[in-house]
Amino acid sequence: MQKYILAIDHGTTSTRAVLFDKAANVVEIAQKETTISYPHPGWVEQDANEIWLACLAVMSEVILKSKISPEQVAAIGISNQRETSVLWDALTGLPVSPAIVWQSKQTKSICDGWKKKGYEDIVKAKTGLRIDPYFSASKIRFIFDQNADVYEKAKKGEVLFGTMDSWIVWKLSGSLTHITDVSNASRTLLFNIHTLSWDDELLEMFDIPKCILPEVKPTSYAYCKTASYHFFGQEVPICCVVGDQQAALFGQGCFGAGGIKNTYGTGGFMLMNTGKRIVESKNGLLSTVAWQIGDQVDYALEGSIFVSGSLMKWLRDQMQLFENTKDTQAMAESVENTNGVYIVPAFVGLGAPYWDDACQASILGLTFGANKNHIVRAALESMAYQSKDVLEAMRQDSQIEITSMKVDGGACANDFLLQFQSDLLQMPVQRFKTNELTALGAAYLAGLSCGYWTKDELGVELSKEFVPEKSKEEMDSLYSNWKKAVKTCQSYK
Ligand SMILES: Nc1ncnc2c1ncn2[C@@H]1O[C@H](COP(=O)(O)OP(=O)(O)O)[C@@H](O)[C@H]1O
Ligand SMILES: O=P(O)(O)OC[C@H](O)CO
Repeated sequence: MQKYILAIDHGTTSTRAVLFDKAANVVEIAQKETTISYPHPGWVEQDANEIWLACLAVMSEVILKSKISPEQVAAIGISNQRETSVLWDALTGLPVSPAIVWQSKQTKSICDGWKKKGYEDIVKAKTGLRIDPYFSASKIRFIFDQNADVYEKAKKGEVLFGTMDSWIVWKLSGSLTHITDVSNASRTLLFNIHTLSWDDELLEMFDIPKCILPEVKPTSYAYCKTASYHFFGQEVPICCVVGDQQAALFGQGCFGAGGIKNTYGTGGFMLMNTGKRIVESKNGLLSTVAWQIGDQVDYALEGSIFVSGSLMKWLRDQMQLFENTKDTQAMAESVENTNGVYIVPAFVGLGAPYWDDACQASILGLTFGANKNHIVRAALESMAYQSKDVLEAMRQDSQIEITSMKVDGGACANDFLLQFQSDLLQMPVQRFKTNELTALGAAYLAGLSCGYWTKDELGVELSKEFVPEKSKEEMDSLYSNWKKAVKTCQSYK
């Protein structure tokens, strides 16, 4: 009987189920967008129940469309948007509030308070992160501050916390298994990346009860089985849980120190594998856990960009500049340049390398000559400029020469973006045959755990290389205007 690995790739914008065969071909895929709410300026929320139902829906669709029998699924691997936090009632399984999304700035004042108390150095030393609303800790604190009853219940272990991986596994397992993996735990601001355990001192500082936290396991690991009623009567082993950016790093084959990838999804994320070494950034990057396989832990340096593809979603849904995001390539290519327009997409402040949570998004350089094609082009270019900002920091922190960039994520379908990125970085930008690298990473990590694949069987093929076509001088001049645009936005507060 031919066996398959099923990956659930739960991203911020959409959830996909992808069925892979032994040759790592995508046999079937199903996708569902998730609602994102913006109830107040800077707030970003989702409904954890909707996310769970989306997982069930895409899993079922893939099994039905592929016509395989459920028992042919050797294992499930789960990758997920990181940091997004939910608390739920342990008895009823109902979320106690909306899930607070990683992009949300609603916990800024809590973070400001922690900074004032002088917590920053200790947090950085233990977690590799910084005090910022991006990470889970202040989101948990926010929910407690809003609801004293939830906090009281949490202290008695009657409320559980999870990032989306924990939530999905808890639901899939029939409310039996409350776990996370090291890559997800390392994004909470509560996890010590040196000892690989929840940190009691941090928990005390943030006043978060330990009993709400999931058990932390390796990334590639036989966690539990699905409750049979969720999977066509079958108990399927869940053999990987991994943060989506770390999954993409693995899926791209960046197994050794120095391997680097760039993903353009809802946000933009450049990660470099630093092997067993935790590299401390001096240039606004994060140190994080890449994955744990058996006893071996790999770390990574990360540049997190808060808004990348979600700028295109905003232009589509709120500004209604186009109906289909696919059209943006032709729109951008229909004009020679942006006509002097720059967009700084600081909708939720700026992440790496600026970490400016008060900065607001702006469109600069408008004249009557500017039309919607210029705006769309400026939006795509902003995704590339932000990646260059991060790459420069990565170069300095890693002291590694970076000569090409492998890319993935939803916006990678856009040839204009990748050509512009190659021109800007003055290096080849390489796209893969499949764009499902995040799902593939989760599948590979699950397949390793259940013996479906061995490490030397893992690989992925490139399909297209974009090489620089514009001169360094021309691109440097555009980039220096971008830097001016960022400075202008940062000074407007
Ligand atoms: N052709 C395209 N050009 C530019 N952006 C795109 C294109 N297709 C999708 N996107 C953007 O990519 C994002 C989706 O990428 P994806 O990797 O699926 O995100 P996530 O994992 O966060 O759900 C959306 O924000 C969307 O606007
Ligand atoms: O939804 P994505 O793919 O942009 O990923 C979100 C990140 O995991 C947030 O840290």
